Amino acid sequence: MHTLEQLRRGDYQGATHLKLSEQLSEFPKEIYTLADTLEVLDLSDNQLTELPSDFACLTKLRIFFASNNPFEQVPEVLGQMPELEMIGFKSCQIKTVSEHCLPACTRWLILTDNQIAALPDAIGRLTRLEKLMLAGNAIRELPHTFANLTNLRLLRLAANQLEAFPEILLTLPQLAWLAFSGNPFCAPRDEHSDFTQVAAVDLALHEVLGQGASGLISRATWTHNGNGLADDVAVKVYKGGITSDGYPQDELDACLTVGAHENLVKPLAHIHEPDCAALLMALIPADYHNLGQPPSLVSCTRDTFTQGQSFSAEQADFIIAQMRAVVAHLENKQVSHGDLYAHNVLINQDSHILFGDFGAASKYHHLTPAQQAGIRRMERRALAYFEEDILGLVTH
Ligand SMILES: Nc1ncnc2c1ncn2[C@@H]1O[C@H](COP(=O)(O)OP(=O)(O)OP(=O)(O)O)[C@@H](O)[C@H]1O
Repeated sequence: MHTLEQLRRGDYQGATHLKLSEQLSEFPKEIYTLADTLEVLDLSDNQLTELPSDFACLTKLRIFFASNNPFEQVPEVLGQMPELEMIGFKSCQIKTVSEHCLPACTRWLILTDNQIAALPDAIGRLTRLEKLMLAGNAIRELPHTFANLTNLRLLRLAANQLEAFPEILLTLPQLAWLAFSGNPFCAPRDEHSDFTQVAAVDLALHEVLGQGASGLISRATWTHNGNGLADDVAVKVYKGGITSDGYPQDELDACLTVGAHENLVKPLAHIHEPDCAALLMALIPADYHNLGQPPSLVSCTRDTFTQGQSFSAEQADFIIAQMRAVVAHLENKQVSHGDLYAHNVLINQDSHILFGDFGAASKYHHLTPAQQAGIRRMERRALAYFEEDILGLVTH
């Protein structure tokens, strides 16, 4: 983290990255002293509502983050930025995205958790757009120009106000990761009353095992084990609110709809109480580790892998066969995962995999056969990317 005081003193001359968070309510023009070099500017967690009209003098800027600021519109001046390809306005108060505020080279756009009801037709000009994060808005329909987004690969539309499944998405040739739960056109959440339910008071929570965007996972034992479940279990207690993939309750619904499979963490029971929604799972043994790493700012929608990571051809085939089996299981349950990536896969010494993170999952049993087929095609594209990644790690 940098400070405005040091910026004023000239300490950052020649810097390519700058991150300031000091409750700023006005854009500090001292940033322009870095105009010759600045490529990444992070002004998240301030009190900004606008950018100055000469902001475009930051001609080298590639990445701009402004999350958690009370902006009510995406600043118009961004549309004039020649190099800007990644823009983030998560959890602001944006209502308006104007026709001219998005620069032509935008590749990655984050507008999660705002109040946007409509997107501009001009979004269709963004032919480089690859990743579009729109969960947690009030979007009622997509503009017809979406058909021009031929590079779009990852789209988050969960927790919006869409009245119908946007058929236009079925025409996008690259779209592989889609989340759309939590919209008016979606089927109501299932209560899963036939799946084992337990009471929160019957469990004692112990150490935290991990934290996902949607909830906290702890080890738990029983004060009263009425169902004869394992002594030690993992419990994911879901948060309220919204994640960049959608509502945590939709994740729980999807997990229980999908049920058990040998390449998924085994769901054991759920807690369904007014002030507690939680999933009880089998504990993941300690010898499992992540198969992939999330995309980088450069790779955008493709996973990254640790240096030196490799597999034999047999191991790769086994990994791929397991993932194909899980995808078939998901298709059978009419749930799309929406985030089929190696970074959501755990693997052990025997190359056994566990596929996780249902945050972007969407149920589609209520959609038309053509829509269902289109959604399956998308997930199969993600599977093809996954296979390409794994085969790329094979050493001969
Ligand atoms: N059943 C389990 N047994 C042991 N540890 C677990 C279990 N489930 C989750 N964890 C731990 O909690 C972490 C977070 O899990 P979770 O599935 O919520 O997050 P994620 O889906 O990986 O993250 P995000 O939703 O932010 O992408 C995991 O990386 C793992 O370390």
